[in-house]
Amino acid sequence: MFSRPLPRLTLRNLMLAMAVFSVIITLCNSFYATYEVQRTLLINNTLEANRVYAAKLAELTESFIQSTRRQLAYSAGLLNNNMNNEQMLMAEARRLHEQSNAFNSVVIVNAKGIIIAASPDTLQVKGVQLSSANARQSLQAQAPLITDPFVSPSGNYIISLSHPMFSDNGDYLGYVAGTIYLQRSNILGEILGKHYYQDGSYLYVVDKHKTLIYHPEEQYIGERVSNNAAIDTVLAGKEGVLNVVNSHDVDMLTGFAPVASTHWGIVAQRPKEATLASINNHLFNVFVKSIPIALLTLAGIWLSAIFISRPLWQLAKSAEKMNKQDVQQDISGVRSWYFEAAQLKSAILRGIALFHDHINKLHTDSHTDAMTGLLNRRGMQHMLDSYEQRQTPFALIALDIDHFKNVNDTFGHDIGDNVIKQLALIMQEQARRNDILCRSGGEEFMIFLPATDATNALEVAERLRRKVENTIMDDVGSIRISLGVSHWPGRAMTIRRALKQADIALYQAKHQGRNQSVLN
Ligand SMILES: Nc1nc2c(ncn2[C@@H]2O[C@H](COP(=O)(O)OP(=O)(O)OP(=O)(O)O)[C@@H](O)[C@H]2O)c(=O)[nH]1
Repeated sequence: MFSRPLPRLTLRNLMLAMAVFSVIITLCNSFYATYEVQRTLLINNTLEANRVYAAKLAELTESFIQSTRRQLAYSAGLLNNNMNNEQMLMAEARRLHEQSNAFNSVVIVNAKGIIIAASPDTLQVKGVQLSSANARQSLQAQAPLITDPFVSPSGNYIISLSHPMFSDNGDYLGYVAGTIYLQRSNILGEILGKHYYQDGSYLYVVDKHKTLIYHPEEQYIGERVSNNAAIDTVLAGKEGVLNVVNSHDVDMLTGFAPVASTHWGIVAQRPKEATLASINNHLFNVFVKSIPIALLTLAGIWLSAIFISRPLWQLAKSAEKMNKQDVQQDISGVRSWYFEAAQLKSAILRGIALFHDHINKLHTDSHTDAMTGLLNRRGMQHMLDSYEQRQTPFALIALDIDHFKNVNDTFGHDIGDNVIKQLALIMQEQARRNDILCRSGGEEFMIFLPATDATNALEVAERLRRKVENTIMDDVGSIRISLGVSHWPGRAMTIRRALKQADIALYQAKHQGRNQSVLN
């Protein structure tokens, strides 16, 4: 089974991956921070709005209570001396009931607890004796009172706002009371009932015993609410805000305020979930709006990654073909526009220069004769290959020191070496710029003369021979040489053959008495 090789990590991809990672983390972080800030802000704003709203409604309720108290006190004052005037009692009850929509009904009760007048007439409770303890709260109080909720003789669940009546000599005569039917449409509903939205926010009122006396859902009216910190706080007379879980286990953002004169608490609340729902939309909008900038940022990062990594990428690619001839040119062309790349580039260029120097030196060493500095046989062969390739015609001279054995035998091998070196120097002095000089063996040499014909080569050979003959060398005095000359015209002949002919000519020179040049 073949497994595909993993894509190679490059600086550009690493930079890209890092940048994309950073962008994603930054985006997530800013989304999260935005969400948290918005959430806290929204919760605090909602709590505060509910508190202000509850406080405003508590103020309205308070002023309604004060106003009704004054009305009841006024009526009580009127009726004090007219308790037997049935017509007036009825007229006053009707006036109180109808002059405003404050009360669902009005009753006037005498000191024995018998209803002596009532409005509306449809109530038909006149003459009814109040018997239950709850119904007799006002009788017992004999003072201005707002009762706890109770079931009236007409069967309504009510609270009653009453004011006592006293005769001039202070005898208790009964009371006049306005009622609010808690489970029917009433003045509380008018004052408070607008605050009910489809998102689940609503407002309710509890009396001092934690009994619900107003709630937008009628079935809860009359229920006692327990374990509710908001209600505990508001009934302690404090205004404020709280995060409360309601009886349906719904998290509510609650603001509350007390109605001081009645010891009621008004609570306005909104489900937390409904409040926070808008954030999700908001965040989605933020997300959508941030996409173009995020894409632009990514594109910018991508281009920057390419731009930054390009010099290093090019240097790395060039380094792969370090042994190629044009690598130096390639690397010199790399635009290393920042410090690290520039340093790397110059280090690689220095390395390549050293490398090539080293190679060149090795190449020269392997082609050069250490003693004379002329080409050795390998160098000579290399040069001949090149001539053959380019088909450059040349003349060649093979030369050999005459009786060199005698030099060695007479003066020793070291002095013999010196003679070889001195001969090489003379050859170099005599040679033209394009001539190639080789030490082809112990005391044998070759001279290659490009673009030179055989006759000219013979002249060169003779000139050299005479020069050597006339030169006094250290220790040994003058020496003599024999030379064989031939010519390679190009394609018509092999170079091997030209070499052979030079050898033959040299042999002839030796044979004919040495110290001479022979052309073959
Ligand atoms: N000192 C020294 N001697 C060398 C070197 N290479 C070869 N020789 C000697 O050169 C001599 C060549 O001798 P031969 O080939 O007999 O030729 P010759 O004595 O020069 O006589 P002819 O060439 O016939 O004139 C030998 O004694 C070699 O030992 C070298 O590098 N240094």
